Amino acid sequence: MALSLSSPCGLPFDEEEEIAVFESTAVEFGGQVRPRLPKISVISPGLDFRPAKPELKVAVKTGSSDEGTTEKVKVFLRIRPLTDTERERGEEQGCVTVQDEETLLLKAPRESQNMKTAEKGITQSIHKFSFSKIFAPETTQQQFYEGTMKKMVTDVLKGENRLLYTYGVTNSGKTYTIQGSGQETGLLPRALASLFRKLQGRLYGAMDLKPVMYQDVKQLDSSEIKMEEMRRNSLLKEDKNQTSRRVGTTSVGDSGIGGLSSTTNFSTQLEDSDSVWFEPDSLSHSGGDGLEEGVQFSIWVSFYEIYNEFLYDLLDASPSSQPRKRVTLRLSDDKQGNPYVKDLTWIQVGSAEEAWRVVKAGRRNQSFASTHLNQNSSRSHSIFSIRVLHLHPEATSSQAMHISELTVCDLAGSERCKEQRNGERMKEANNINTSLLTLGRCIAALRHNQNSKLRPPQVVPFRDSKLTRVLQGFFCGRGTSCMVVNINPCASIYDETLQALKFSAIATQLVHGPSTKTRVAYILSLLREPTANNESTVVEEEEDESDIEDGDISLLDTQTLLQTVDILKRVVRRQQNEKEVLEANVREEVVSEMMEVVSRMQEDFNETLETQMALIEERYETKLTILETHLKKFYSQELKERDEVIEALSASLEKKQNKGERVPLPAPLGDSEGPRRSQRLSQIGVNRLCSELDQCRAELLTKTQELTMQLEVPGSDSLLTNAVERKLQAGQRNLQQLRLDLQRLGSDLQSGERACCRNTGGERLRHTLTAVDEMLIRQNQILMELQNNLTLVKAELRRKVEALAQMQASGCGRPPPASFAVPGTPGSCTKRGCVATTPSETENRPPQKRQFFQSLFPPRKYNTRAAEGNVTPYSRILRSRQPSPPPSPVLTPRTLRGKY
Ligand SMILES: Nc1ncnc2c1ncn2[C@@H]1O[C@H](COP(=O)(O)OP(=O)(O)OP(=O)(O)O)[C@@H](O)[C@H]1O
Repeated sequence: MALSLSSPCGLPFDEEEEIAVFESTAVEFGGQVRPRLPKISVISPGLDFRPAKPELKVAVKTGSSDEGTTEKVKVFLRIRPLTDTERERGEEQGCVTVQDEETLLLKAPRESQNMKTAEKGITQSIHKFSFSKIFAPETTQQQFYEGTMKKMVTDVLKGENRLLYTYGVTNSGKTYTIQGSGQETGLLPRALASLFRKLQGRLYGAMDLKPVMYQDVKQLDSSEIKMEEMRRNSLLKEDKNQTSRRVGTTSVGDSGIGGLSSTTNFSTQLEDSDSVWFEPDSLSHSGGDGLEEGVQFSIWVSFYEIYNEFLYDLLDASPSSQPRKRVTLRLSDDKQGNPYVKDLTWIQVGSAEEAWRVVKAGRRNQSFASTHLNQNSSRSHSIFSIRVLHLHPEATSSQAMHISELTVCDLAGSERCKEQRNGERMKEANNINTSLLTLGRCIAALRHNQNSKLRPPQVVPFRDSKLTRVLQGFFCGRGTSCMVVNINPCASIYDETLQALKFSAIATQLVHGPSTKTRVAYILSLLREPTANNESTVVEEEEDESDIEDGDISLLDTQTLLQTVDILKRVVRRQQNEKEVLEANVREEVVSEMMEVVSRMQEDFNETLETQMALIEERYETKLTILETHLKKFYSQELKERDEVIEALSASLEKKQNKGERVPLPAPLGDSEGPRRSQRLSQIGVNRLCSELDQCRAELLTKTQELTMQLEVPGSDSLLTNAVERKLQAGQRNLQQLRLDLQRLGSDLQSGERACCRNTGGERLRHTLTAVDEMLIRQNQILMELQNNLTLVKAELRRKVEALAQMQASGCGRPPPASFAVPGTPGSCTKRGCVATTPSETENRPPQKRQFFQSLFPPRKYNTRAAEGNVTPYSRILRSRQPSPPPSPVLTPRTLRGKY
């Protein structure tokens, strides 16, 4: 995985919040730049700095010179000179320019990524950075020491805690700056020399007081003292042996993790510095300056590294020469929550030389490797600490001591992971970059909290990496820190250098964190609160408030501290209660709002449902209306057709009555493509009905003729009557059959209609079919009427027979009246020798006789009173369509009966 140098804010540098103030443009390296983007970005410690509230910006008192001032974190820049090889390679492209002591100008070389993005108008190609002080390539080690660390040593001897750490791209000169090379001794040996020079004659010789944990002191017994002496001697002896065996040899030791090789090359260089670090010019300060009278000092040193997020003790001297797996150290917190490295080796040193030998012994255990940029690259963060025990002459116990600390941290160089060919180097680079990223995030969060008190403070992620955890105290008021940024002016690593400078730009805007003294002020403010009990005035009574506020927390007595603890507990409880109430209120509000939303949703849903239902109802109403209209149309058409059929039937019947011929029924009406099934069925039924009617009528006519003939033959009355009776019975049976057929026809029609309307119809269709069935039933009734008429005919015939019998009995031998001949069948009488009747004769006959036969098949039977009594839709339609009845009185069976 390729990791670029990380932004301290956790964002790519180009995307993070710009803290720079943009100035005028420069042309020569610009390329295509967006007009709204200036080409120079200026990053300065003071330009965008908004001071925090005065009461929170606690002055860090670092001796008399710092008293009462707010001190910014010092960030120094050191530019290393280019080597001859680098010059030959063309690395010198003038991309790093020192404008003045505090201002640096970076110009992107043509091949750099920055120039490419600048050409696209995304970033600037020229960047300006400001630092506390810039040290040019020609700066000597002595000048650099005096400009940076010299004062720190003095501060530490006065009881302050100080941290100096170097940051930069690999091969930028960090280790060179701290430890030096050859004759050029670095900051650390110079600081050690200076320290011991100052403490000449003030050193505490015994080894019975040892620093432990965060900043505690342990009183050692004699056995422990012996152990400590043995450990120190073995370490120094080992260093001596190594020194005698050295000169160019390379020893390989197991790092305990990846079999990382440790070289002694650098130690070899350090050996060379033994003779020079006591040079008179490097010891410009005489001992004893500003030190408290009578105080003795005990100096202890520790050396450990953070490699791949594991802590290793570099002073854990192995008794055997065999490579062995290194033991990792654990980080712990003391009772106050201050982090410290558990079981770390602390060695008491009595001189600068001893201390230096300890450094060299530790260096032999450190993780180095050859990378493509640096043949002897530090692959870990190394932390060298000097603890100074200030022993007051009157002190009888360790409680009365004071401890100060000087820590020098040589951070591993940041670099692009993708450059690493080796998997182990890649892993190292990842871890290095991750811890540096965390350091950057911590610095950014500290800056945020210092600069913007109105915004909610951010949590400083000290616990996210081992490096930030061990350095946490220096950022939180237990001391002050100082950053040295090393850069390499080579054009090929311009992009990495730019990122490192942006990283440091954040640090330049930091002020030192509030010291522990503000805690005292806070505690006193708590005790002054009205909620505190009456004992809160104790502190004010006992001591002057301002004196205590400026003092250390240890100045407060146990009673006061316990009281403070009680107050703080109450505060915590109160805040918890407030939070719970707040949470309950929030929950209630959320629930009520949710309920409102739910009820509103329900209402909306109901409304939508009703609208939908109304719409659906309306749609179906419309459909039903359309269907009804269609059905009405359809059935009115159907009725019309039937009416026409019935009319045709009636006409044919009338014709038949008039002529005695069978007239073919009119063709069924329908569309050209053929009638529907229901139409066909009804048509067939009607045809059958008509044919049966015709048949019936024909039979009636035949029987009438026979009857007439029999009437003409005397003595055949009973025979005639019987024959008529039989024929009438046969006609009755036929009618019965006809009725059954009609019923069958009705059921056929019903089933046919159902089949037709299953998919299209509804209840209305069925109703309509029922209506049609009713109509058929009515037709059936009409047929029943016909049957009744036949019954009447039978009765009339009986009477007629009786009348004939009476006539015969009375001796009247007249031929039977012509009115007995069926109209339209003249041939029948001729055949039997009857006198042929002519139309004129027929007309001359009494109208009564002629009307009797007409009453059998009345051409306008619906005009009869009987028909009026049983009014059907058909009869009404027929009546309305037929011409007005003649004015002559309508004959009914009753009238007939009356007549005859
Ligand atoms: N100011 C300087 N003057 C002369 N030479 C220097 C200077 N700074 C660095 N060098 C040389 O540059 C090389 C790399 O330096 P150094 O090993 O200190 O880099 P580094 O930043 O510690 O690298 P890494 O992070 O990989 O450990 C060394 O050979 C060193 O001697």
